[in-house]
Amino acid sequence: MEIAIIAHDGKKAEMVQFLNEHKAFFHQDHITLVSTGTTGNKVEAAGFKVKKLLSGPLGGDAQIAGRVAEELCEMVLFFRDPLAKHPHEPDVLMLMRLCDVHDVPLATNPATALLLINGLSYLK
Ligand SMILES: O=C(CO)COP(=O)(O)O
Repeated sequence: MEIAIIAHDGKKAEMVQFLNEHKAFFHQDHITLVSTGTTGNKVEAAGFKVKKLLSGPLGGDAQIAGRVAEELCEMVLFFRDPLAKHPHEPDVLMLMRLCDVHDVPLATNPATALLLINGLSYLK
């Protein structure tokens, strides 16, 4: 199962903390992580294997949106910073819209992400 990991700059530390707190889940063989560029660098530095795409402002969100549309990516964890402005906001909206179009679970904060990964563990 491919899970996209994305975090705005103000939320990258929270994302790494979330991954570390749930290592047992994210290190499972059937879980593949894909990420926007800068988030991916942090995730990799924390010891996770991740496929890194472009940085968000350079098209990384759009690439992940494409993977959602092609049904390659089955879950998106996107910790957004609601207090900052982002030049690539249209790409962010496109990604969230395509999650809704394709009924792909999308968590935009750690509390929801926790419910999603617990839900998956429960379904297994
Ligand atoms: O901007 C982002 C999400 O919109 C994240 O991109 P980076 O991981 O490259 O910082």
